[in-house]
Amino acid sequence: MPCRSWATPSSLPTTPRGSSAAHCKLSRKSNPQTRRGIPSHRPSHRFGLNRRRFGSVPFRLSVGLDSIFFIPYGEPIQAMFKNARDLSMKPIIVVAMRDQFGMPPADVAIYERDGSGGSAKPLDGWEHMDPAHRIFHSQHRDLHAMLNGASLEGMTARFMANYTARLRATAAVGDEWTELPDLFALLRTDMFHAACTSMVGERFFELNPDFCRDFWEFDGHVLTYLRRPPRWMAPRAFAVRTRLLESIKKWRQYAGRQFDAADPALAAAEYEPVWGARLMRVRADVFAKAGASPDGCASMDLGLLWAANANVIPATLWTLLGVLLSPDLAARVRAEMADCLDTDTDSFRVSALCSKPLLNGIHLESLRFCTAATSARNPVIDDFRICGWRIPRDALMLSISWFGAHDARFWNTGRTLPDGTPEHPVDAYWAERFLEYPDDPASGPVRKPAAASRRPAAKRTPAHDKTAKAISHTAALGGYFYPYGGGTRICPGRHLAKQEMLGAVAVMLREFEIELLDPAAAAKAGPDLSVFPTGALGPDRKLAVRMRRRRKEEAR
Ligand code: HEM
Repeated sequence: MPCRSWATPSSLPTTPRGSSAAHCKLSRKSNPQTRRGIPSHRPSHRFGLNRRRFGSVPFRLSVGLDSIFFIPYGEPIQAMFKNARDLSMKPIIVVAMRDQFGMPPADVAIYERDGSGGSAKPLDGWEHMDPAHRIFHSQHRDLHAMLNGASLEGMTARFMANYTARLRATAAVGDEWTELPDLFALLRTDMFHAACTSMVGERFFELNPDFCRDFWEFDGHVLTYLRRPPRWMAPRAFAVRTRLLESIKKWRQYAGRQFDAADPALAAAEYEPVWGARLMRVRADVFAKAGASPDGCASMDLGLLWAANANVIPATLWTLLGVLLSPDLAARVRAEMADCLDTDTDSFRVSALCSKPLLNGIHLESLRFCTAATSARNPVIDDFRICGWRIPRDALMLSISWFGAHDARFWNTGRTLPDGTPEHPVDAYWAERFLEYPDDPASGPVRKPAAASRRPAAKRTPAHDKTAKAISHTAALGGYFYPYGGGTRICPGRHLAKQEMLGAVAVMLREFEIELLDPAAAAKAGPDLSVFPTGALGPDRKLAVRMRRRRKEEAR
């Protein structure tokens, strides 16, 4: 893929497709009260993004009357993630709930009144808060518990079964080649239905058949909501959000009527078709005890459905595209997939897929390549310091994962070509970037000495891939790679995300033959920077394909 240069997003920051958000209108005004030794960069009306600006030193951005402290990658972001107890995500969650997910003021107040922190032990001075009102802690506890272990296994198994069933039933692709204008649209429909059904149950789409279409229209308006225009200036954006919230309310009312909470078998079930995953029932109970209204509960559920789908589906697109662009990679990926197929059940063992070196590597490279997620925190102590820099209490600290993930000084960029350019620049997708091969000292994600990059590239085979190791641990990449954020507030859905990404790619490649109609144009596709930095970014163009079903014997 060719080298891509920076676009210029019109404002910063926005929200990660997790929970955090910030409504910021960049302005030339600065607030002298917040000048405490942090260098200040005044943004111009459009925010020119380049690495020099996002160097290794924290700096302050003036945003209206407030300031944002930009925390760069490397040591500073690691320090931010380590100091969880002195930092809060409350202000940013309040903004996300209010501005993006349309939560009514009375429900936003439930978040605002909780200063007890996310940990089991309340922060000093908050020991006597009613546990039912500790909304941050309850959510954190339930998400981490129920997106792990047996609950996670169940969620992934349902996703795989739903996704496979949808692809097998789709009328869009038959036995003969069919041209489809947009591969991403296909993933956005089928993955979304499969993942949501596994989370909110089979009845959800029966009640709300247009939810998927509305969801992606809503996703396209995220930056609009965060700019907080009056409703009359963005009628379509607000109308679609209202439709989504009404759909969720309809489902919640239905589930409340249909579900027999007194039935012990149902209460213990990890999944049933009305509420879906137990996580949704547990959350409903927590919200009710905290005093949330039906409208407030709908906003919280919209937040979760958005976090659970808006990143993982674009990230999957890049994994699949990487495979489709390279016949050699496709053959090696299929070799790994073949090892993970359980012939008795005719389904993939997702845990096996997730432990294969090459599959692991392409999942990591997809996240590196496309993710511009923000991690935001506010100090809850007076004298918070990061690498010697002092950040005032309650000030917004913000970091964007893209910059470290695209620092050419850090990442391995492969061989140096005769014209002096790197073979695999950081703004191109390189399936092997994260892989360390024991017989190749030039391999591995981190930049190698110049001599190593002059060695000829080795031709990889499935046998080589078996010996490789995908490197993503903090000791190697710490501070340069944090698509899921970090510390105790790291994305609770990261395991599910990886399983869905690799599971979806495996099922797609098994069920269908897929060919890009214009591989040269597809190779030029890059992340859509017009929505920077809202998380994992989808492609900046449509990717037309032709597809047909694999014959049974080929699928194996
Ligand atoms: C490629 C996929 C994904 C990416 C890149 C991603 C990224 C993130 C990031 C950066 C954060 C903020 C972490 C921080 O501030 O340090 C976050 C939070 C969150 N993510 Fe994900 N995420 C992904 C998939 C998922 C999935 C599948 C779920 C499923 C439920 C999920 C649920 C959440 C939730 C609920 C939060 C908020 C947690 C809190 O408030 O503490 N995410 N995610």
